[in-house]
Amino acid sequence: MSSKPVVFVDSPNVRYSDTLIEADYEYAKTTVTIENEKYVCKPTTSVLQIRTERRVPKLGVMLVGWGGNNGSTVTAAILANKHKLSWQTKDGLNTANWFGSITQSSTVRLGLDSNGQDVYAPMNSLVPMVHPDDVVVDGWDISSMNLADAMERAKVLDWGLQTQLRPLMEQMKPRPSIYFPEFIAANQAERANNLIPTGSKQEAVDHIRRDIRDFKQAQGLDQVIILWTANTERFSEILPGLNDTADNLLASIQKNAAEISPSTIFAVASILEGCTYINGSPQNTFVPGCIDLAEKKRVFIAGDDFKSGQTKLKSVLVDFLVSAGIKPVSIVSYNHLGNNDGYNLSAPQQFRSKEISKSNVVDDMVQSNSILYGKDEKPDHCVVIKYVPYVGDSKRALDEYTSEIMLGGHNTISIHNTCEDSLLASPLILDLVLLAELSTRIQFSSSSVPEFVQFHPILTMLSYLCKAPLVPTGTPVVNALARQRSCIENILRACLSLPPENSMSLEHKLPANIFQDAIKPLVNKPMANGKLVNGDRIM
Ligand SMILES: NC(=O)c1ccc[n+]([C@@H]2O[C@H](COP(=O)([O-])OP(=O)(O)OC[C@H]3O[C@@H](n4cnc5c(N)ncnc54)[C@H](O)[C@@H]3O)[C@@H](O)[C@H]2O)c1
Ligand SMILES: O=P([O-])([O-])O[C@@H]1[C@@H](O)[C@H](O)[C@@H](O)[C@H](O)[C@@H]1O
Repeated sequence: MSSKPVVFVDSPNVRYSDTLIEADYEYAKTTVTIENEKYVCKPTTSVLQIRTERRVPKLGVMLVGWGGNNGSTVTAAILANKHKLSWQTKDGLNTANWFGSITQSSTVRLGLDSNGQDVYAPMNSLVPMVHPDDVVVDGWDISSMNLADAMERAKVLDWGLQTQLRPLMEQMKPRPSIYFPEFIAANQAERANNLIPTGSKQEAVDHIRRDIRDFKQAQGLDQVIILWTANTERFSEILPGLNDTADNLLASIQKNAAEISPSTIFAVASILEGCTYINGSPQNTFVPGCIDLAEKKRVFIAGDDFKSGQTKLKSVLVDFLVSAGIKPVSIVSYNHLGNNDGYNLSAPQQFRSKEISKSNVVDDMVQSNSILYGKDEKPDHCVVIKYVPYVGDSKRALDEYTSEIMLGGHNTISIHNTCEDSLLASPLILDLVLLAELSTRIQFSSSSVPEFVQFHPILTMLSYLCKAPLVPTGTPVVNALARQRSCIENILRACLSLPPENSMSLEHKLPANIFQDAIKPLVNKPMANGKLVNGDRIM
């Protein structure tokens, strides 16, 4: 366990015990109705009790596609950081780090110091989180290659690092997996030499469930999270009676229905084992029956498709342009890459899955501004991905954003973006796992719901890490990156009864004595079980 400083909140609204952090929290929202050309706003405040378990579990993660570029790279990253490895390169000495991980390498503004200056703390210092060094990794792959050889095959990491990691990784061997050729590109057949014994889809579910139990028992784990970082599958058809409900999906698996994909098999097995399942690829693993099963079993699911590079930037740029009153009218996103992901995506059906997830990311931002866009009006949006073997994992992305500006003007932004795709995705895998685990330790109650409840099984807090966020039916999809990050940050703050970040900084805009009555904690408004208790402090 590291000895880094942690955040402590000195307030009657936060209570620390050996096992819990208990926070009394005022959640403010505004309900809006549009009446006769008026936006009628009704602000309300709900008093919630939020409790966070302080003890972090011994956590295991099982990666589907463990032997891939992302799987081998995130495993290497965990080991390189755990062993504090350094290696020489032509540019000097490199030391392991978690750059690109918001939990490990980003900070949260807490407030002001006595000089009125902003104070920031590491995101992972607000509430207890599992330390990356302590995460135990296992997984499956249709390729039998051990993790050291897989790391070498991936050609992502410097050789000086790989040589140090090889002894730590060569004994790691992916468990045999499920392979239904019709769901991924035919060109993947050449690496499919590590398959569970052919049998029914029900036997596949049972086999995966045994693997999960075996890993958990063998490693003495408290919790296991399963994450798909295997190849992109084609979309599954959604058919009434096949996969539209949990019962129909389970029955279809028992009938060995052809349209049930490997990824949905893994998701069903995970849910039946009570394990959080995260989808890092764009296919529709979470068919309605799978979502229904997760909701009925109260098991967390999240996805889809890591938001790592070109799309992550898009969810910032379009947000900036639209919120600045500038109208993007044409967005063209081209990229080429030469890794196995790109090889798989060179097949039309697999590319189509990715094209969908990369294209829908602007919808919420466009729909937020009816001044710029008429009903159903959208910018032209084109996504191109090409496979060029020589460049390997070093994805080259070229984007062009053309926008209308005032009085018939135009603004065109062109961007060239090169990166090792797996070095962008691997920190996201860590964050998805750590934030999903944290979500299992947070509960909420109120005067109207006195028994504590967890988040909805669909973990929309993880949207920041996904290109196509999975959300509960009827709830809005948020893609704007700033809003997504603010969601994570403010939920962490709420666990400590800290108000949401509002960026108003009125302290720097108004005379200091105007805040005089707020210098003391709100002792006259402590809350317990959703009730305001006048006068007495809550101990
Ligand atoms: N920046 C990124 O790398 C990024 C961003 C977003 C999404 N993704 C998605 O993440 C996934 C992995 O990316 P990658 O670069 O590691 O790809 P990769 O091809 O290197 O790794 C995928 C691995 O999955 C294995 N596999 C395929 N089908 C399997 C199955 N049924 N069971 C178990 N293993 C199986 C393959 O053998 C391979 O080792 C892809 O779907 C990709 O689209 C990657
Ligand atoms: O995250 P992002 O950079 O927008 O999207 C990426 C694509 O550009 C890339 O072609 C694909 O191979 C990766 O899986 C990833 O999806």
